[in-house]
Amino acid sequence: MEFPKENCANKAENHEAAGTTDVIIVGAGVAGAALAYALGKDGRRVHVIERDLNGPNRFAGEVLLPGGYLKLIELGLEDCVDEIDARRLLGYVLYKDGKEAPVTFPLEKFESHVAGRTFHNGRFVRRLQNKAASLHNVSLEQGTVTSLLEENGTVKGVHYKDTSGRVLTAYAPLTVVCDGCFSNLRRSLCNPRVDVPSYFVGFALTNCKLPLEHYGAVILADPSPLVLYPISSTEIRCNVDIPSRNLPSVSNGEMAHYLKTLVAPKVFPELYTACISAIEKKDNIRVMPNRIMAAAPHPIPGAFLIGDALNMRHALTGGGMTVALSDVVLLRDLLRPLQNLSDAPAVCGYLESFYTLRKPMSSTINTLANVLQKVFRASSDPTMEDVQLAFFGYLRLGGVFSYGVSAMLSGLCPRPLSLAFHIFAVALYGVGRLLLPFPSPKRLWDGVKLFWVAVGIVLPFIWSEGVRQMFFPLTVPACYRTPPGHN
Ligand SMILES: Cc1cc2nc3c(=O)[nH]c(=O)nc-3n(C[C@H](O)[C@H](O)[C@H](O)COP(=O)(O)OP(=O)(O)OC[C@H]3O[C@@H](n4cnc5c(N)ncnc54)[C@H](O)[C@@H]3O)c2cc1C
Repeated sequence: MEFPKENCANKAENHEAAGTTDVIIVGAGVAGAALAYALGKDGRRVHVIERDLNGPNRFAGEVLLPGGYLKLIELGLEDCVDEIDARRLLGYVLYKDGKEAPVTFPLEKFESHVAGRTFHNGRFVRRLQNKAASLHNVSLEQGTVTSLLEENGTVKGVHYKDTSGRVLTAYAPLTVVCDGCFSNLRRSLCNPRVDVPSYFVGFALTNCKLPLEHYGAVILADPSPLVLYPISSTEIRCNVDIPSRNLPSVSNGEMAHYLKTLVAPKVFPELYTACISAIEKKDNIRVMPNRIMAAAPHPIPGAFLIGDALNMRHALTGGGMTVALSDVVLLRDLLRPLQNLSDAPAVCGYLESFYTLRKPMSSTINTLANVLQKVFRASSDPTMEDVQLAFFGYLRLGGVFSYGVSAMLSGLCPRPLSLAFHIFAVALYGVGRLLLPFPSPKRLWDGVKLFWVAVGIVLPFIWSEGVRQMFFPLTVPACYRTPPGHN
């Protein structure tokens, strides 16, 4: 895929002078490329600086939830999932000890093309970048941003190195940093408290099929839960979630041994051979940390942070791109009434509402992902096993129970109150399950322990999201800020 030439590096020279760019975007991944297109469409002059325009070759960001697809539609980017051999995703089936719990995305109310999508991340990102670069007022340049240019407490632009190693400076009244999970620039714009509870170990299986077409599979296996989904018409991704402290080494072969002996036997029997071949294939095993970082911004006039640079959640539920695209829609909408971005302190104050307005989507997806990674992890603690069984049994009840969970999981119901309700209901269901058919003092005690453990899992994540912003956003004064110049 080629970018239109006039929109690439050769246009960069023009942007080195102040006053020719409205917005600099650092990073053209999912958030950066989508934002460039959205702002370009609104008539802004956008300069995107991306470290590597060859397209990412990684296994992160292969599942786009239906809620994320709806955001693509809002941005006019839905065709970016076309022509990349993407697969439709209608839900997941959870498997545990030979039993199944289907989780179907609630898509009845939508047109037939609305569904989740699975694909190669690199192909999707290239499509997004291509769309952005097709706009005459968006220039996409390959370069590495080394620092923000700050003068008197206001960010005026960035310093970056182009492909020939020249150090350049670009100026704009607003710089949006979207440099992803390994962000170097976030330090001055937020309080990055990163936790790495586990790693995803991924490999691609070929020439095989999952039991149910259009459904991913989550196998609650011991020692590691597995997530499988198609990434093209011929490949299935298998991701294994391994706690950080137990991560075997890839280089000395320990990982391949771990996968062959402990993981492959837990995959469906019909996929076993494909799984072993995939593990043995050279360079097919990839490892990435699952990072959790709550959004804790400290805004500086002239700069803004979105995407993984601002906020990360466990990858188990595949919600990162949905949150990023939702943030892009929100930021575009907030910026729309502003003709001029030059009053950086006023714009910065106004944009503070972003951090609360994003909470319905971000906190629902984040909390669910972070809680589920704990619940799905195999444990020798019987209470944790009871929590897992409670969640699995709750989904198997079907009806409003699994519907509610899948609505949140899919990004179609961004409601923290609904999340709190279902978490509470799972805990009650779990206690009820333990007490039946006849409560005994031991069963009662087990029920209390289950409730206590469930609360202990959930509360820290809700706390880190911010109780007030999550459940009482209307009490946050920043939500009522009007755009500068509008009374
Ligand atoms: C193992 C794993 C699996 C995941 N699976 C899923 C999934 O299935 N579904 C899902 O929705 N989410 C998933 N995620 C999360 C998802 O990948 C991210 O939420 C999403 O990519 C965030 O988009 P972003 O634009 O913020 O970052 P990225 O897409 O990572 O983009 C950042 C961009 O910035 C560029 N960049 C970095 N530094 C600089 C610099 N100094 N100068 C210029 N450019 C720079 C990079 O080259 C990159 O192109 C997963 C994450 C992990 C770790």
